[in-house]
Parts: sequence; C-alpha cells; structure tokens
Amino acid sequence: MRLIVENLACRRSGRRIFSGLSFTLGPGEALMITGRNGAGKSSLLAMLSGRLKPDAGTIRGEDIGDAGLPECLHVVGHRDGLKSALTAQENLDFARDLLGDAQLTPGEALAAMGLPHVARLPVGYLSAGQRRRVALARLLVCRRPLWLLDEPTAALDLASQDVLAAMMGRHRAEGGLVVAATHQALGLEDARELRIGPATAEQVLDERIEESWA
Ligand SMILES: Nc1ncnc2c1ncn2[C@@H]1O[C@H](COP(=O)(O)OP(=O)(O)OP(=O)(O)O)[C@@H](O)[C@H]1O
Repeated sequence: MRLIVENLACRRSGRRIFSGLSFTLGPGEALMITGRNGAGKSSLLAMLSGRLKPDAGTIRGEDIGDAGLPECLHVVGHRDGLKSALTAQENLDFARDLLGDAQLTPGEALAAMGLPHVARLPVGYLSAGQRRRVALARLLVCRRPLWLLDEPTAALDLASQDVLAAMMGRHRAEGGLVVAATHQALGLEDARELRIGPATAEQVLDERIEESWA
C-alpha cells in the first residue's frame, strides 16, 4: 500500500499545533516522527489512525483494494488497549478475532516477543515492559500493512528494543510501512525523519488574518 498525506493541519483546544504537513510512504518505507514534547506527534498518529479529524488536509491509502484505511493499520499507542483482567493469550485471541486476517497464533507471537511464559497470566500482573511487549505482539497476530507506533520502545529493555527493530525490519521486507513517533533511535534502517516544529509566527499571523475574515 501507499500512504499519502497532503497539507495536513492540526488544531487542539483552539490552538494551531502544525500545518502544511505532507508526505508519502510506499511499501517497505519507514517514517520517524520527531519533535519536542507537545509538538503534535501523537496527534498526527491519531489523525492517521482516523481517531482525530484534521483541521485541514487529506490522508489516503492507495493499493488497499476495497478496504478502508482503518482496516489497513495497527496502532500501538501510549495506552496499550489491553484488558488487565484477561490473560496475555486471551488479549491476543481477542485482537485476532476482532481484526481478522490472522497471521501468527498468540502463542507464536508471544514467543517472538520472548514472553511464552506469560501467556496464561492476567495482563494486570505484568511489568510495564512485559505489558508493552504483549501490546507489540498484537502486531504479529494479524496482518496489517501500516504500523502506527507511538513511542514503541517506552519501557522496553535493550534486548526487547532489538527484537522490535528486527520485527519492524521483517515487516518492511514484506512490503509493510512503519510510522513511528519517537524521541530515540529505533533501529529503523533508511528511515526518513519528519520533524514537527511549533507553528511559526508567520503561520499564526496568517491564521489570525484568515479568522478575522471568516
Ligand atoms: N485530547 C486533547 N485535547 C486537547 N488538546 C490536546 C489533547 N491531546 C493533546 N493535546 C494538546 O495537543 C498538543 C500536541 O500534543 P501531542 O500529544 O500530540 O504531542 P506529542 O508531540 O506527541 O508530545 P510528547 O512528545 O510529549 O508525547 C499539546 O499541546 C497537547 O496539550
């Protein structure tokens, strides 16, 4: 698939966060979204996943057949979306049934993340890093070409960061796309970087002029 983003603008609580943001991502490509705290990285991922409406601009997928963009992507965000009372295995079973297009079994995905021993433990009993690894294992139980990852290495030890880097490498080798918001290197070879900065004084002025005419 291809992801095409044109002239995207974001406004939160009435304040312009970024504007004029464009990029295209093709099969096997990766994009690192960087920028200081509050620059709008998570907001951009929320827009790409369809959870947040852009203030302006368009987001579309090409070569995705009859599927809509939301059916082509996986999100691993700050909030992991795991149910604490369910076991790791049950959480992954749930994701697999819900999302369809099954790939690895939950057991295989947990083994790939180095967590075969936690399959039958409620996720609420896991450490922060183990819990994040279960959230990342969800990427492997269903095939989705576009991975949207928000600080994916948060709470991961160095060995798990290497596992994640290898996972993203395999995904890209199979034609998958990765968009990751991050403050640190992720081991993404040949990744492009999109640095989001605060709106310039000129943009803020343009916006005020537009508003005064509206
Ligand atoms: N739900 C919300 N409602 C209103 N404003 C929000 C909301 N979420 C975030 N914001 C604001 O939008 C701006 C961008 O936040 P965002 O979380 O996208 O930044 P970020 O670049 O991901 O930051 P960080 O590096 O700290 O994770 C911030 O000023 C934040 O206060």
